[in-house]
Amino acid sequence: MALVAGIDSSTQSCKVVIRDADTGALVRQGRASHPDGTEVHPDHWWTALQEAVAAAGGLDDVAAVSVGGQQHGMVCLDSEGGVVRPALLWNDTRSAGAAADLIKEAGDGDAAAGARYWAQATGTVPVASLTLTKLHWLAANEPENAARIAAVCLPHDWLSWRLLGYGEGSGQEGLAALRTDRSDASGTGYFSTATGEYLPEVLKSSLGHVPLLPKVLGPLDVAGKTPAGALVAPGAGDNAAAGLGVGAGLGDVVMSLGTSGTVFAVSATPAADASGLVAGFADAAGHYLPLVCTLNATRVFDATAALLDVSIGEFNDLALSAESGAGGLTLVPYFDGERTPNLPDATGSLHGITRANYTPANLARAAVEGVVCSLADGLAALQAQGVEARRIILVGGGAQSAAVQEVAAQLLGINITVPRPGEYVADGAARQAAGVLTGHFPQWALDAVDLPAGKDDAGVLARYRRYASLYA
Ligand SMILES: Nc1ncnc2c1ncn2[C@@H]1O[C@H](COP(=O)(O)OP(=O)(O)O)[C@@H](O)[C@H]1O
Ligand SMILES: O=C(CO)[C@@H](O)[C@H](O)COP(=O)(O)O
Repeated sequence: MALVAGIDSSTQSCKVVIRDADTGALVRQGRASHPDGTEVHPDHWWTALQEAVAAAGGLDDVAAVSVGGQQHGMVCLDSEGGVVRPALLWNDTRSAGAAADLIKEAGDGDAAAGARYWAQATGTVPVASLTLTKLHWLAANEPENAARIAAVCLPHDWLSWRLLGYGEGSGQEGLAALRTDRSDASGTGYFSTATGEYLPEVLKSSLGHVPLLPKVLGPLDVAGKTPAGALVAPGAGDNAAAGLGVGAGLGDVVMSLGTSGTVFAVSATPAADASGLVAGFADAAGHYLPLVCTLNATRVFDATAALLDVSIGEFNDLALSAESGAGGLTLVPYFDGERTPNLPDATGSLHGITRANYTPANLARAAVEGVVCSLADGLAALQAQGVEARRIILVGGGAQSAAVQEVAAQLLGINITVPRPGEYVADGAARQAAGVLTGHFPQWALDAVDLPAGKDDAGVLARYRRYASLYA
């Protein structure tokens, strides 16, 4: 029995699953937390990865390993392979101005023309989340750090590189061994999803020079071997890895509720949405992954549970105890600013308060409804790009909430599949590792519950859209 390991280095934590390469049976698992904040030194991810691996019983008996990671994080390396400065994460909004500047510059002052340029050139209109805008911000605000950058990579690229045995002091030879995959490269802002090529001229004009970039591997290429001899797979961005983990095929839409809320579909054609709502990413199996991402999902639940002084389980019970529509309360969940729609400086808001409806149960329900409504808007944006949603596969930490499941079934109007609670990003990485070992993606069974589509009798989505439109 060959074993493979899948790793999910996500915003809040690192999770490791070790599975049987043939059957997919879960053999061992472990996890460790990441520090909070939108700027994190990559060493913390490496420490957490080692802790999670140790909790999962180590990698000594593992034949192949793959890393899925939070997308877009800016990892800058100097000529010796040392980290230039802590990574700015996907949810750090300080580069919102840089994103707006890049759009205007590309359109010679005309933002709509600039948005069309970026959508065509890369598949995605720049927002603060993209690596490119972070580099542009760095060039303007920390020119000494920008000048020291010899290579730029993403969180999953850097962790794979550490697993290959490289790190600070590896020098040029080490930097040349950096590897990535299409799914994560397509979220940088300096890669064309449609052609599969980097766009060095874009980097040159944003950063001032063109650093070394990781070589982009195909879905089942080998990045190298760990010092202990395990194959290292290309890895993937966490959303693409989740797609692999649930076995999403053409026509499936995945909705993930973690720190970010995402809605994405496996598609045969690349997206190029000049409205900026849909990001035109690639998937990890050779297709495309049009995706909508919000900054506010489960942390809205965490913050509301903290306010109500209840556990997350009690929060869910409260939300389930309230009527659909939360007695008229509507929560627009832009607590951390928002990415989709692009409102980096927005704050959340609560509408429709009366003395009668202002109860903990209604507040919990409004938090769940607000987050699900924001993702329903994401689904509508995908559909506007021609995505046909036959069913929604619900994943991420928040998918374990019965309240989220109930509200999603009511508001989305599409049948929902909820896979058994699990770590689907890490599972997707494990499936890729098994694929690298055997030469093809294995078919692993997925245990799931199907929820029939319900009806939004209380008009929750229409009311949400009225209040959310006040931000326009
Ligand atoms: N039963 C639940 N109900 C609501 N939220 C939950 C539940 N279980 C976990 N979460 C939330 O899910 C988040 C972690 O999910 P995860 O997908 O691992 O996030 P990330 O990938 O962003 O690190 C936390 O914010 C946690 O509070
Ligand atoms: O920025 C995106 C997608 O474009 C996020 O989805 C990140 O990839 C972080 O994911 P989580 O840690 O929330 O799973």
